[in-house]
Amino acid sequence: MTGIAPDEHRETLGMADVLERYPVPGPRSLDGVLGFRLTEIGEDEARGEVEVTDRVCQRFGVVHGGVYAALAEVTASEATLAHVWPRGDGAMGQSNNTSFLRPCRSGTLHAHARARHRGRTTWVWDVDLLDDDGRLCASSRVTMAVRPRPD
Ligand SMILES: CC(C)(COP(=O)(O)OP(=O)(O)OC[C@H]1O[C@@H](n2cnc3c(N)ncnc32)[C@H](O)[C@@H]1OP(=O)(O)O)[C@@H](O)C(=O)NCCC(=O)NCCSC(=O)c1ccc(O)cc1
Repeated sequence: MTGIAPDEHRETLGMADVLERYPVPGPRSLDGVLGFRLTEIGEDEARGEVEVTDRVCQRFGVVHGGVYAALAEVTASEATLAHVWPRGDGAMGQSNNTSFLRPCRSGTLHAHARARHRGRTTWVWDVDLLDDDGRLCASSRVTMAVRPRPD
């Protein structure tokens, strides 16, 4: 790829840094374009956030439904990866069921992911999407497939 600074390939938006070089540099990925940041990856909890700007809203000025799903997806995915990668596994989202409960129009949208099941081949996360007042705007159930990484 041309015209990309080398360190751009390693900008990980707060995700665990596992590769020397990424096919899609963080800032150019969907997560980077939308402005997602991961702020905490713990044992069985993780947090992410995004500032609510026009970029993440639909035309009526509320956060687009796809943004809730995408923020939940990256938070659960990266939290799983951070734990399974060192043992030789990879993780891919298998399902993402997101309910939109209350519109969010401004401030920061916060994702709080809690692991409900950490199995050998599947991990299941519940992700709360909260506004700055702690109100639940959306709720996601994300299932991750955990498999050995191909060589
Ligand atoms: C669907 C709902 C109206 C159902 O509400 P209910 O489950 O019956 O709960 P309530 O009646 O207690 O309302 C909860 C809150 O919803 C909001 N609400 C409820 N009714 C309304 C109405 N009629 N208008 C506006 N906002 C409402 C409001 O913020 C309520 O909170 P309070 O004011 O504190 O009462 C509500 O859950 C909701 O507004 N959810 C969020 C919907 C949302 O943000 N969807 C994602 C964006 S839409 C989208 O992605 C898109 C649209 C168009 C495009 O071109 C592209 C993308």
